[in-house]
Amino acid sequence: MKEVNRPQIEEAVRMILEAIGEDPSREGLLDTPKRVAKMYEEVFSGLGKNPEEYFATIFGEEHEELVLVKDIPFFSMCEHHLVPFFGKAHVAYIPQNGKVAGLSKLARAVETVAARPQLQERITSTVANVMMKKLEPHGVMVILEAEHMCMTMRGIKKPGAKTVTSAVRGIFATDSQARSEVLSLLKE
Ligand SMILES: Nc1nc2c(ncn2[C@@H]2O[C@H](COP(=O)(O)OP(=O)(O)OP(=O)(O)O)[C@@H](O)[C@H]2O)c(=O)[nH]1
Ligand SMILES: [Zn+2]
Repeated sequence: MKEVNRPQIEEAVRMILEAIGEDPSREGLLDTPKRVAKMYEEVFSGLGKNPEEYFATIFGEEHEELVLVKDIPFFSMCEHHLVPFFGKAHVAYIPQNGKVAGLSKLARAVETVAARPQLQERITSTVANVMMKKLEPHGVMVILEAEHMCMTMRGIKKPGAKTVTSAVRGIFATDSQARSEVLSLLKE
């Protein structure tokens, strides 16, 4: 894992506080730079981590039918404004040649890829690509639905607007019935 330079973040936060006209030495703000540095370390902890590593352990299970882990909560930071976007991820795949991953690894991949300055589209396609590469399945389908704070608390100010992104690979790209199976399970 990449080390975060906490003192540098602390200094930057002090500068931002000053720049907005605050007094970084007032009691309520004294520990704020430290807290923010610690928080950034946590929310950006996916930087330098390779999500491919979650698919190193593979169960030799001959299941060539759908596997879907749905409603995986995720949190990320939009790379344009460094404010959160968050929602749910749904990850589906159809294994091939006994390459079945631990279910938690699908959620871990989402979590790790989300834990860096991101775009929703990039999280979606990265998770799909990593699974295609490591599991060589019949196909992968990843769907993310999220609310972006940069569209909610500032700018266009549209709370409740949801962004849905999908990445469709392999059989899901060519077989509309395979896609429909996932979509109907997501409605339940
Ligand atoms: N495609 C994509 N855009 C995003 C994501 N997160 C935030 N954005 C958008 O990034 C864009 C940045 O636009 P800019 O015009 O450079 O910045 P801005 O002036 O702050 O834009 P406004 O948000 O429209 O006020 C905005 O339209 C955001 O809604 C994301 O995950 N994917
Ligand atoms: Zn943004």
